[in-house]
Amino acid sequence: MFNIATVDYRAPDAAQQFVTSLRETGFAVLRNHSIDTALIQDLYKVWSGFFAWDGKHEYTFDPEIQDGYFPFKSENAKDSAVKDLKEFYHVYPGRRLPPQVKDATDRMYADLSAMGLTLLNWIQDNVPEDLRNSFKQPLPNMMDGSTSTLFRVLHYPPIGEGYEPGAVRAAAHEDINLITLLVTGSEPGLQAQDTAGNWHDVPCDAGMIAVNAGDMLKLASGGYFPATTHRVVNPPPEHNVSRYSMPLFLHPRPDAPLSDELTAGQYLDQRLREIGLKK
Ligand SMILES: O=C(O)CCC(=O)C(=O)O
Ligand SMILES: [Fe+2]
Repeated sequence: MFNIATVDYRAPDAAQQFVTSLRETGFAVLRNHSIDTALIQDLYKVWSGFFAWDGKHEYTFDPEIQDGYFPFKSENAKDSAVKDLKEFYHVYPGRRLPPQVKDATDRMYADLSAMGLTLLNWIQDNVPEDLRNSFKQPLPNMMDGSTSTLFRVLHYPPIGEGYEPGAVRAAAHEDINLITLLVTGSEPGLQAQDTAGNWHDVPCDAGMIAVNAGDMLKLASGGYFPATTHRVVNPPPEHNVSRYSMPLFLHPRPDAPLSDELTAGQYLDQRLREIGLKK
């Protein structure tokens, strides 16, 4: 059975429910959480303005640092030949941000990062003891002093004329990082794949936060947590509208040890090459 739990963040057993769902499906959805819903609305507003603005091209990404604006069709999933139907902006601490989005975005970065740290503590405290002892470092400590956490603001435009056959908003992929906190999309479309290959809609009521485990958590936990494959499907023709979403990818310090062989930094480099974002 593949059941992505929707967990009340303030319930007494929230941590256990969350960790069970993450273990069984790679996903869990949180409601009644600590992120201000007015701030979420504000972010959608300022960022939809950004993507509609010609000045966005002045913020085109720096290939070394990977911050800034990635125009439509920059990224493909690891094994996908066609580019995804999305444009997005990568936010890192202390790096470029357009003035009209800066205050709200900085606040969201801080609030989501703090919530992410709480969730890593939940995971750390609710796994079997032998697994906990096998972590090369406690999961929350891997984040100490990290400036690698990435906040991505995504815009999926309406599907246009003559797009490449097979192209989708986001092709099936796994996330690279420890865990992802996704402020649910402005429209449905996110789906997760079970081990039999079936796709399931991820609950996406407005204001909820979907969390999923990435490859780094899978590696650090020796496969206890799956890095579940997910995708974003195209809208039905009768509802062909823009979709926005805002994932925060929690990344450890580059020197944090994930396994005996690999640090977080080494692992990330390897993966960015595979998705065409790094040469
Ligand atoms: O837009 C979404 O709902 C998911 C985006 C996603 O999976 C990603 O950017 O890694
Ligand atoms: Fe993803």
